[in-house]
Amino acid sequence: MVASENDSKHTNQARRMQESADPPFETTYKRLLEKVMSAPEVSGVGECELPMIDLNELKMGELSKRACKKKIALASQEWGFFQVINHGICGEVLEKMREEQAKLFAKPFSDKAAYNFSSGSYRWGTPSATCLAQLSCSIMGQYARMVSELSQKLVDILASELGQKSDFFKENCVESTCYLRLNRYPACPILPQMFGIMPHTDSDFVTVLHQDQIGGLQLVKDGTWFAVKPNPQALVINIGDLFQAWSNNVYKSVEHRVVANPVYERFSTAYFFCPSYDTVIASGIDTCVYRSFTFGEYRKQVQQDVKFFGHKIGLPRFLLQTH
Ligand SMILES: O=C(O)CCC(=O)C(=O)O
Ligand SMILES: [Fe+2]
Repeated sequence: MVASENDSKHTNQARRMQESADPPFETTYKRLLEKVMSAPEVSGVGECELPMIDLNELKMGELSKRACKKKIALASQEWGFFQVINHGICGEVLEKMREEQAKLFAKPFSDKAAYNFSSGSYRWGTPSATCLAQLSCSIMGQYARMVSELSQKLVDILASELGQKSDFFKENCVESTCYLRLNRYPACPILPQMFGIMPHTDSDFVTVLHQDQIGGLQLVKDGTWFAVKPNPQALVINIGDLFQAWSNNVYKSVEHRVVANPVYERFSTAYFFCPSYDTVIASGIDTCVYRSFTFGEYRKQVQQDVKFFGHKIGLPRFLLQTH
């Protein structure tokens, strides 16, 4: 009796160990994938290197400091994206975080699915990537605090380059609206060049992304898609919709997407720096492009549009009508 109980315990354990960590992508999406998820243009895109900003320059003399701030502002206008090195988050923290992330995602699918679905702490599939967030994991918390500070610093710089005050963000940015998303893009051998994340813009102020060496992030520059050359030592910063509206279109919230690798899985973490929901997004500039709105209103509109149209409409919804 005892032996057979033990046997079945071991069989169950063995079964669970064999169980895939992957959600049932292939069975759920196969037909859909063949139809819509692979765009012919994605395979032929050229590679680009994002503007590189060395944040050590901010600690140097006045001239270097000013030049560095200008570079940040220019990249935000021309690319909507840049990468930073000497960002103050040491390689060890980044490595440890990635290890934890890999461990979390390596758990069997049924374990991950048992995380509370309704709170959105684990999701898989498209258009949003596989994601685990709000996990009380100390290294993740440590990383989130550091990138939050970094985001604040960059927002301050970008606001002051516009001649605007950024105290606004300090008062309004609350931890609960900012979030860290952990992404895993499984290798996708069924279809080459399949989207891991569909083209989108981020609905926040700024996003701080850390990616591994696999690559797959692509962005639009001057109307053309480019693949971003990965640099695991750097953090990728991109301007979100709220900052574009607040800056009256000076800083660009640029469309980007992720293409899955046919052979290797890829990991990234995205930190979304957001103000509180009641923060009014209004540019201080005279001829405003957008009507003012709260972050809460924006979020609700995005959710509604996704529900009704299947995709986000975003900032165009808030354009002031011109005749
Ligand atoms: O994984 C990436 O490189 C990008 C992720 C992203 O765009 C997002 O999570 O919004
Ligand atoms: Fe994004």
